[in-house]
Amino acid sequence: MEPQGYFKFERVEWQKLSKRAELPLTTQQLTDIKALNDRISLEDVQDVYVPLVRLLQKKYSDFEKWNRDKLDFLQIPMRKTPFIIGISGSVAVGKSTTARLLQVLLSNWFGDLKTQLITTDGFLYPNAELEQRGILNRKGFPESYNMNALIDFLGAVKSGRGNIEVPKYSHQVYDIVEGEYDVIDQPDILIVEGINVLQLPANQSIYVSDFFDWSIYVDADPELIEKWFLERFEVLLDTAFHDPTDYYYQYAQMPRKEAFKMAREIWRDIDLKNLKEFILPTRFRADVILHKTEHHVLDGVMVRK
Ligand SMILES: Nc1ncnc2c1ncn2[C@@H]1O[C@H](COP(=O)(O)OP(=O)(O)OP(=O)(O)O)[C@@H](O)[C@H]1O
Ligand SMILES: CC(C)(CO)[C@@H](O)C(=O)NCCC(=O)O
Repeated sequence: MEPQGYFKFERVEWQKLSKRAELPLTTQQLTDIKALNDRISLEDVQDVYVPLVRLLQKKYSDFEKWNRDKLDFLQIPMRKTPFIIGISGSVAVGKSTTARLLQVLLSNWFGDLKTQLITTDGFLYPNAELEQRGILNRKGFPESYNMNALIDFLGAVKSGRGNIEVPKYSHQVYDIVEGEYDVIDQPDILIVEGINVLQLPANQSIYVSDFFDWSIYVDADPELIEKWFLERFEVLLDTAFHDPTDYYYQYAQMPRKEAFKMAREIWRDIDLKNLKEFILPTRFRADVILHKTEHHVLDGVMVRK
C-alpha cells in the first residue's frame, strides 16, 4: 500500500528536473564518483542525484535562514548548527554508496560547506557484549545497537561540540575495532547512514530521527537486495581469501556452493527478517524515497508533500 503523503515521480518525469537544477557535473566529481564505485551509473547521477541535491540545497538554505532568524530573535550569539541527513534502508541496498555519493556531490558543488559522514554500524555493541546479552545472532536488530550512545552523539553534534569520536565497525573484522574512531568535527552537513535511523526505539523519549533535518530511504525489491547481498558477499570472500584474520576467510576456504548456501541462510534468517520486521515499516517516515531496480538503476523518487 502506498501512502497519500508523497509526490510520486517515475524516473522519466524526475529526470526532466535535471535541466532545471542547473548544476553541471564537474570532471572532478566524475573522477571522484568513479573512484568511489566504478559501477555507479553516471546517467543516474545526472538524472536522479542532480535534482535531488538541488532540492536538498533549497532545504539547506531554508534551514540556515531559520537558524539565523531564530538566534537573532532569541538574542543568542550566532553559531553554526549542523544540518543532519539520515539515510535508511535494508542491509546491502546501497545506503553507504548513496551516502558517499551525496557527500562527493555536496563537497564539490558547495566547497565552502564541510560535509561529514557516519554509519550507525559504529554504535553496534561489540561482539563480546552481544554474546554476553545472548544476541550475537541478532546483529542489526534494534536491541543490538547502543541507541543511547547514538542519541547522545547526535545531541553533541547538534549542540556544536567539536572533535567527537565515533567508534568504528569493520565488516572484515565483523566487529567494532577497538581504539579506532572517526572524528566528527563541527561539519555544516552530517550524513548519518544506517538501517536503524528511522526507527522508534521502545524505551527512549527522543528518537534518532528527531535530529534529522532531512531523511532518505533507499528502497528496492527484497529479491534484488538479496542478489546485491550475495554479490557483495562474493567480493568479501575474494578479499578475504589470503587473510586468515578476515572474518570472511572461513567462508572463502569453503567450496563456493557451500559458502553461498550459508550466506543465503544469513540473508533469510537475519537481514531479510530484520528488513521485514523493523526496517521496511520505517520507510514512510522518510522525506524522500529513492527506488532502485535491476543493477541499482534508480527508477522512481517519492518526495513527502
Ligand atoms: N549505485 C550503485 N551502483 C552499483 N553498485 C552499487 C550501487 N550502490 C550499491 N552498490 C553495490 O551494492 C552492494 C551494497 O552496497 P552498500 O555496501 O552501499 O550497501 P549498504 O546498504 O550500505 O549495506 P550495509 O547496511 O550492509 O552496510 C555493494 O556491493 C555495492 O558496491
Ligand atoms: C552490520 C550490519 C548489521 C549493518 O550494516 C549488517 O551488515 C550485518 O552484519 N548483519 C548481520 C548479518 C550478516 O549480514 O552477516
